[in-house]
Amino acid sequence: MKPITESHVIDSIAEALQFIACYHPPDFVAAMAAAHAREESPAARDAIAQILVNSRMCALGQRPICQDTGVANVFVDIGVQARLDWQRPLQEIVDDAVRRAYLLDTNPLRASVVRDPFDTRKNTGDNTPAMILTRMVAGDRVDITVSAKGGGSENKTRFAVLNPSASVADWVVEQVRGMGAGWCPPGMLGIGIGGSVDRAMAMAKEALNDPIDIDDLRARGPRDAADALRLEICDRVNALGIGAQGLGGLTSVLDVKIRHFPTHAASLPVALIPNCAATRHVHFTLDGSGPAAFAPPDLSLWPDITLKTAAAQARRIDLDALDQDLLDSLQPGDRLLLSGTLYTGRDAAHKRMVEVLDRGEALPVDLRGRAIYYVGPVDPVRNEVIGPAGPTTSTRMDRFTDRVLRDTGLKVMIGKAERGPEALRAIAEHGAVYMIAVGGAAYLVAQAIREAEPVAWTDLGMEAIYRLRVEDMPVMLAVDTQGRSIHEIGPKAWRR
Ligand SMILES: O=C(O)C[C@H](O)C(=O)O
Repeated sequence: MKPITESHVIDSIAEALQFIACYHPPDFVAAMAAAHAREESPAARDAIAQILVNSRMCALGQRPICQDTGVANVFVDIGVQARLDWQRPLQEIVDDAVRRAYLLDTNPLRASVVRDPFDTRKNTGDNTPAMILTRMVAGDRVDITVSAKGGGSENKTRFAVLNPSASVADWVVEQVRGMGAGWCPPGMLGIGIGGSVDRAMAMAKEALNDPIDIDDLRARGPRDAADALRLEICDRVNALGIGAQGLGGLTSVLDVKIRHFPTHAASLPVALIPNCAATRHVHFTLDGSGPAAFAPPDLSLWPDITLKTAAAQARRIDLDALDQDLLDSLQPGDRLLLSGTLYTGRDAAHKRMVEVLDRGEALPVDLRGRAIYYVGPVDPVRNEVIGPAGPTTSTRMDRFTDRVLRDTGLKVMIGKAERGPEALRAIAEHGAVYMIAVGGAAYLVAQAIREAEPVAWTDLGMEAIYRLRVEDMPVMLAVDTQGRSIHEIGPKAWRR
């Protein structure tokens, strides 16, 4: 048998990361298409339609599905009899692959990793390091699964050591109820039960790479307790009515995957990791014959969906002529098409804005009467003005919202997912509004951006402040000037 070389590993993982950035797995497309077909909530159906249209556009254009091109998670099973021609630690080998994939000039992916998590949070610039899980297994091959995990869904991870007599299903349903929509439902739930606390988390993460097959399971019936638990959790979570993007609807999860392992008699560790609408993973095997190759999926997999009906129902808003009467007339759930000037700013820019305001200095941009978009885009290629540029989770900006609205006169915020109580209070107090774009429809949203110019704090990389000019950017009014939220109204109406 020929040796498996470092370059086999690097070439394969780099190719895999590029591949999954642009192509949803076929089982995910099929499950999303089925969710679209059965969805009865118009808002959720539109959101799923945007996700599917975006997905097809990315497969055709070979551009990232989501601006959050994720952190590389690499699962490596090494056969104990495999011939390895590796001179360096696996971390270095895999990081070479990540660097190559994320810095590829024809399709750069977004560097999202910061070096030190609690101090300067400086971006590493090449998305390294990867998160690697290694196992020695039987055989003479190396099995690798590569996934790219977005931050919004990773942030909603939950863990508990339950009382051994507690119900896992009750705990999971309660957690999902409190998770909000920042994980971009509909997606998957990965659940690890048992083992040790670290083992439970690893099982939950790995379970997300399993194929979506809950409909097959439902058709054949459960064979064991884990099968029955999957069905129970899936049905009870979908009955919560969260729906796509938290707008209220029939489908919040496409599948629930469970892995379990023996544990201490006193313990019941349970880890829950959601995966978003940008579910991305691929598996391959190295046997010494060369790097892995990946065949693009057949485009007929994607349903034939158009967004024309939703666009025809939308109201056009001129962002350069906002006034209080116009803002006051907007209602939660209104579909809008935005044109005009937008500024971008997300986590790091908000932190810096408040530091500048604390020092009594002027901000580098005048936000009075303006709109801000919470986004960290991918870099453009060819004739693009910007790469995929979908919204980030707005809840992280809640702690800055009152201060920014009060001190800058900002009137419109655009992001994704619900706002918390302090942001809702601030929005009502300042007569502002909050709009949402569809998380996971980043390439589609970017088509509405006609100009993009970095105007401040370029040292923040993708978190810099840009001035954008947009034309007919599709959004929904999520919180009106009275602080009423579609994320409260929608799920309540669809709870069963
Ligand atoms: O970082 C981003 O662009 C989005 C993030 O994954 C999020 O969902 O909040």
